[in-house]
Amino acid sequence: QENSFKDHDEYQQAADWLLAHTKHRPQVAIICGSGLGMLAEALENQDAFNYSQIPGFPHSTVQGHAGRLVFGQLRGKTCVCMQGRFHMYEGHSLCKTTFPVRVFKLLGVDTLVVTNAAGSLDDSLKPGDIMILKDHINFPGLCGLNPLCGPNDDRFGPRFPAMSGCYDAGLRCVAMEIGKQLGITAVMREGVYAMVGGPNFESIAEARLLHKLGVDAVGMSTAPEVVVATHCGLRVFGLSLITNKVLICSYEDDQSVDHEGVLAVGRLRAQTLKTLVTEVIARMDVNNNTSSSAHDHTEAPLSECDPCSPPDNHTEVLIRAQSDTSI
Ligand SMILES: O=P(O)(O)O[C@@H]1C[C@H](O)[C@@H](CO)O1
Ligand code: HPA
Repeated sequence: QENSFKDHDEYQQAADWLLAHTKHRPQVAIICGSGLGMLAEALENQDAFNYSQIPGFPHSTVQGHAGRLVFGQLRGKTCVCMQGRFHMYEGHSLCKTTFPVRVFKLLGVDTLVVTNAAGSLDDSLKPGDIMILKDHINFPGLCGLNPLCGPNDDRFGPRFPAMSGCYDAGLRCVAMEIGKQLGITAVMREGVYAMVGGPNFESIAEARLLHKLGVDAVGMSTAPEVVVATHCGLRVFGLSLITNKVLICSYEDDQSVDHEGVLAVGRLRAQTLKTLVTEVIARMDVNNNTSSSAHDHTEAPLSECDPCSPPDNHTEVLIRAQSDTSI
């Protein structure tokens, strides 16, 4: 893995370039997982840039990751959406895979929404289900492959940041409430995501190990982005689309997973995910982005989550119209 620590100027250059090329001043950033780039379609008044245009941005090399940064409005919030993320297995250093997160911080973003495709290790999570991240296990990080390795930049955050509570409890609660209102609780629950390095899918023995460790879903991304976001004081909301079951049973089973199948489940669940993410963002309390100083993210008490306003008619129509809850 190349060793390329970034200095503050490189993040600032990218942020300055973007601020000079769009009038949008985003409060919320969204990272789209494999096959989930359609989340950007919900943005209105879009300004879009190819990653190759933006100073310092790496290139997307994975199918299902378009490589575009899209700015726009979503239900009263200004958002910036990564249609395509960077993975460690593409050969990028972890500083590069997480480069956009610090750029978002410098743009004045307050909250990061991370999404991914993941394989399930728990029988109760089926392909097509949605898992709200309540925690993660950062396997590469446990072995020292951590984007925060190297000199610490105190302007972003402390040398030893806490990761307990890195998935905001208030937003998790809001998402589950919205799930209830949308009638999708049968396909939605909270769980623990584990990041492995990839790019191969898990061997049966690895799958058994992850299962024994209590991992609910496994993927090849997200944790480094969340570590960097938490380090610099961004509030985080994360969700996994379960795209396949990870085989933990028998060596005789001849089922296997492939990336095309992962992308196909994303297409099937596109509308549900768009609606869920839109409703969560619509309900977010974000700063008004008049400065890039850190927002005080005191957790919303759970009682504040209960009186959710019902989804608007538009949402209800979308949910009734879709037939994808059967996968
Ligand atoms: O970017 P995400 O984490 O959604 O992508 C997952 C993990 C691999 O990159 C790919 C495997 O199909 O999907
Ligand atoms: N394993 C790792 N990453 C994944 C999987 C999986 O089964 N499915 C989608 N991303």
